[in-house]
This record gives sequence, structure tokens and C-alpha cells, in this order.
Amino acid sequence: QQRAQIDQKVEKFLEEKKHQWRDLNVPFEDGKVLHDLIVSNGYTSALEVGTSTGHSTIWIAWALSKTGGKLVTIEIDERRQKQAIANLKEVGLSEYVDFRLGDAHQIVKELKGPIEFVFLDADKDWYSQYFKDLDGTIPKDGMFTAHNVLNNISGIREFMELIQANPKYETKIDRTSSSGISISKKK
Ligand SMILES: C[S@@+](CC[C@H](N)C(=O)[O-])C[C@H]1O[C@@H](n2cnc3c(N)ncnc32)[C@H](O)[C@@H]1O
Repeated sequence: QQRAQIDQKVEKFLEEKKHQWRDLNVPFEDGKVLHDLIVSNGYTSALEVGTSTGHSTIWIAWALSKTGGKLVTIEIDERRQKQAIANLKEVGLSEYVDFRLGDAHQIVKELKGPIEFVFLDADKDWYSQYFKDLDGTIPKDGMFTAHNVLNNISGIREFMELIQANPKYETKIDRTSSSGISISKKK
């Protein structure tokens, strides 16, 4: 498929579905933030924790289709993962995604690096532990991002304190949506 054809198909899908996501999915504008971070930094290896039905997965996979990369995405709920697999197929981006079904608490510990871009969007009270488990897989100039950091949810505060105090990372918060995305770049 030609670049322009892929882009046209993805854009149409994302636009049509914009207000139809019902499974805790990220808002459209946050998906775009993730996409732009990957493209502008040229990342080729990515991990997503919390696929749900695949809205952010599509944005990340679309970015990786431009950089020539691949995404591993983890989901514990089989129904949601099935829908995500169908969505990625429909939009034509399946080849950029490795779907893993199961508990991310275990799966992340088994992953081999380097992972240049991480996006956390699953159980917030495990964010700190995901960071501890994944830190070693992230290379210099790699990025660790997390969703809902502006929300008052258990685990978020602890995670933000942990990563902001880490001298290996420079952290800022994207406030495009009210959820907020923490963006920590490894020095
Ligand atoms: C906020 S939703 C993800 C939304 C998705 N990123 C999107 O934009 O479409 C969080 C997902 O994480 C999953 N989840 C929660 N705990 C998990 C765990 N321990 N391992 C794997 N997935 C988990 C939930 O089943 C849920 O579908």
C-alpha cells in the first residue's frame, strides 16, 4: 500500500470513530499527542500497557508505520482485545502490532529491550511498579509516557513523585486533554 493510501484510510477511520469509543479509550487529541511524539523522535520500538479496544493502539501503530517500527500492546480483557485486533485489521495497521493477552504485571517483566517508547494506560496503582520494571529496557533518548496523570486516581501521585525525582529522566506533562500525559525523556 502506498503511504498516501494508508494515511487516508487511517484518518477516515479515526475521524468517523472519534466520538464512538466506549471502553475507557483515550480521547482523540491524546492519541494525536502520542503519534506526534513517536514520529518526531523517530522511535521504532514501542510498548503499550492497556490496549482496551485499540484507540491509542491505532495512533501508535500509525506512527510506527511511518518510522518502520513495531508495537507490543498488552490487555487482560479478552473481549476488548478481540475488538482491538478487529479494529487494527479494519484500519490496515495489524502488521505493526504484536497483541499480548494477559496480566501486564507479569508480561512486562519478561520483555526484552530496548524499548524506545512506553505508554502506560492500564491499572494506575501499578504505574510505579511498571516504571521500575521497564526503566532498564529504555535507552538514552527513549521515552516513558503515562496517561491520566492529571486525574486524582490512586497510584498517580506516587508514580509522579517517583519519576520526577529520577535524575535520569526529564519529565513534563502534556495538558492537551484534561487527563494529562506525563512525558519523561531519558537523558
Ligand atoms: C484506560 S483502558 C486503555 C485504553 C486504550 N489505551 C485506548 O486508548 O483505547 C485500560 C485497559 O487496561 C486493562 N488492564 C487493567 N489492568 C491490566 C493488567 N494488569 N494487565 C493488562 N491489562 C490491564 C483494562 O482491561 C483496560 O482495558
